[in-house]
Amino acid sequence: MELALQVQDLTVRYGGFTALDHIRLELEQHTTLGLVGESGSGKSTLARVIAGLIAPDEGQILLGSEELRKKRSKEQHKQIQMIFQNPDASLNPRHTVRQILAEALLFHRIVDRSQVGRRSTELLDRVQLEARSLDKYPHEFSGGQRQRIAIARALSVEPSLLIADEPTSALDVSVQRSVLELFHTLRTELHLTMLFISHDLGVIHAVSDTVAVMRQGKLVEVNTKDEFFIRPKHEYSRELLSAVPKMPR
Ligand SMILES: Nc1ncnc2c1ncn2[C@@H]1O[C@H](COP(=O)(O)OP(=O)(O)OP(=O)(O)O)[C@@H](O)[C@H]1O
Repeated sequence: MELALQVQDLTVRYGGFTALDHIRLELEQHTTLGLVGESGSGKSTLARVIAGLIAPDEGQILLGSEELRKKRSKEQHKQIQMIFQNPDASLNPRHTVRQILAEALLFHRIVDRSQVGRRSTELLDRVQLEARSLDKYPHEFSGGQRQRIAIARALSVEPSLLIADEPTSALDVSVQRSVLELFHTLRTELHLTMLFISHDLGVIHAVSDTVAVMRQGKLVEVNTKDEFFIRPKHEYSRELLSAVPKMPR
């Protein structure tokens, strides 16, 4: 199995506070790593450093065999796409869905201008939205639909790594499941490589191949999903699991 991502001794400090403490992590191609941990453990910070939104104080990030430095190329930015808890973070409210997708497709030269319409329709189909959504603005959609548009936008540039940071946490419970099911479908159909962050172990169970547990800026366990849920290695993982009344199957 080839490695899509390697994180080596990654450290981030906010002033005197160490938010990430020498994190080492590997992610195999075409697999999903579920990153779990209590609020404030450093999950979002790790996502942001990998995505290049903040620079690490120490350590290295390798995408495939390429080292990602502080200043990234346009191509490197394209390779790692992020989906946030709030889809509005990546959707320009003054642009229609057509414009949002076209901008990403053309900026990164994914297709010729003549192919933008066709590709945009395909992308909407991938996230189970109708083609007529193309001429609407983000505010005309529900939260779950807006998250689907954000997913379509992230997928449009064909990234080698997708980072989803609590992508269902801000959605109504009834909508969460359908967006999770979409992630599940996309994983299997597109063989995505994903870093999927959630504090919800049920969500992690639904989407992950491997599970990594963070606590106070440190990675305390990395395990296969099955092992993690049956025989967690770390005491803190056992505590997390015992706090969940009943695991969904
Ligand atoms: N810009 C910042 N300046 C100072 N401290 C920060 C900053 N961003 C995050 N922190 C602190 O770093 C720690 C890790 O935050 P982070 O958001 O990465 O955790 P998290 O595990 O994603 O939490 P949550 O699940 O609540 O989003 C927290 O203690 C947080 O208060």
